[in-house]
Amino acid sequence: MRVSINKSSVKGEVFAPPSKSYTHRAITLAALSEEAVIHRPLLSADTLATIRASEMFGASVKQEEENLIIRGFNGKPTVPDNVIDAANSGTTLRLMTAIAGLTDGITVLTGDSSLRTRPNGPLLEVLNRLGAKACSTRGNERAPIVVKGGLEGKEVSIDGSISSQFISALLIACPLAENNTTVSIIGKLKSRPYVDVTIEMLELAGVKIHTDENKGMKFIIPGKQKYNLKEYTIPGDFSSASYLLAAAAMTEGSEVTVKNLFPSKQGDKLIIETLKQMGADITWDREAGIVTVRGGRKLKAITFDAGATPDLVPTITVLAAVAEGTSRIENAEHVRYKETDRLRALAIELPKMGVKLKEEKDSLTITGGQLKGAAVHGWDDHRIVMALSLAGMVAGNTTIDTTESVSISYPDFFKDMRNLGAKIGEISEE
Ligand SMILES: O=C(O)C1=C[C@@H](OP(=O)(O)O)[C@@H](O)[C@H](O)C1
Ligand SMILES: C=C(OP(=O)(O)O)C(=O)O
Repeated sequence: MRVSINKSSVKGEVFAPPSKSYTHRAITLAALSEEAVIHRPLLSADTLATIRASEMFGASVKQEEENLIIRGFNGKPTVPDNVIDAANSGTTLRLMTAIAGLTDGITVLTGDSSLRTRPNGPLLEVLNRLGAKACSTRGNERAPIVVKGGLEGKEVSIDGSISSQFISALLIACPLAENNTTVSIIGKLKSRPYVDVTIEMLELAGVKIHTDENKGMKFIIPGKQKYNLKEYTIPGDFSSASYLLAAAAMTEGSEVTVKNLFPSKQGDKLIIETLKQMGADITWDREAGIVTVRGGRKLKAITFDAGATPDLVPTITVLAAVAEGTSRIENAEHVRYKETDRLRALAIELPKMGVKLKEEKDSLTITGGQLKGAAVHGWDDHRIVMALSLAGMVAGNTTIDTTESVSISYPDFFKDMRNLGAKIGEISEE
């Protein structure tokens, strides 16, 4: 689907959609438990992939109004009777690959053409060292992946620089192994807040993980544990909210109030501090969970370390494109391992709108200026599409293709933006 976007301002109130990361974990942990109710889950293409995978391991998932009722397989996944298709979702693929290590048989996992380009080497290697057998059918660390169960606990180390999802996956599967497991992180751990979200959810499910005092780079996971998640309400998603907040900050005459944004372990709450740092008029009432942004202020350039918050990079890059001065987004190599190589996608699309941008291995340098309308490509990547939409609202006269990809994390993105007054039309394709 292609959309046309004209110069817009945005005004009004909107609820932040439920968190994708918390929804994936709540479904997975409920599936590993006996029975749990999840209130207000995100139902998007990615979380539906996690529901389908959980069902294939033996869970039953029922939707009742705004809730999911999940009858789990109580720590013992059955051997799936078909290939697990994680579709476009890295989180689903990585979490389910580790859970496949707990079955008595063989599981095959795959995904769409984007997911089949994403690396899984460190996770496969560690699963093998832990007693399971895990390999890529093409021998290139990419899906399709085949896993033979047999996960036992042991001391292992893993590279943390590619994806935190490998560590989250081990933290979720290893408590069900026979023996204790120790996972030490080698090098830097990127996207650390997502591991903290995993540990928070594990605690709620009654599962114990000990983190060493020294920089939290070693996790001790007692074996033979039991999952006991009962009930959980999904909080609002700061990554999805970043587009709403940035849209208001970038456009004159805007005033947007985003609800359901309470303090959270989500690293992407950093969008609020970053907008403040850039000079936006933004307030956060933490108790009420309400963030208000008024547009119209000239934004200033920043230096942004993307190590902990890769999903904010498209939003911050577009903010930098309208800010005064030259911004740098650093420590961002892992942003290349997402649905697309997002540094590359931004470096190709934004110059079409007149943005001066330099791409290096792990950084982007962006000089802010006047945006001009253009026909840009969304790369079938939800975050690229949503970020380019904001640029379109400033530039006007812009079209974006592959916009159906917003269904991955924020299915109501265009609806919410239109309700706030954004001038977004659909272009029918021949
Ligand atoms: O665990 C999670 O929920 C996620 C972890 C991050 O990935 P990496 O750890 O691969 O950076 C993030 O980019 C992704 O959108 C969601
Ligand atoms: C990278 C993302 O998700 P995943 O890794 O689950 O595909 C994302 O939502 O931007």
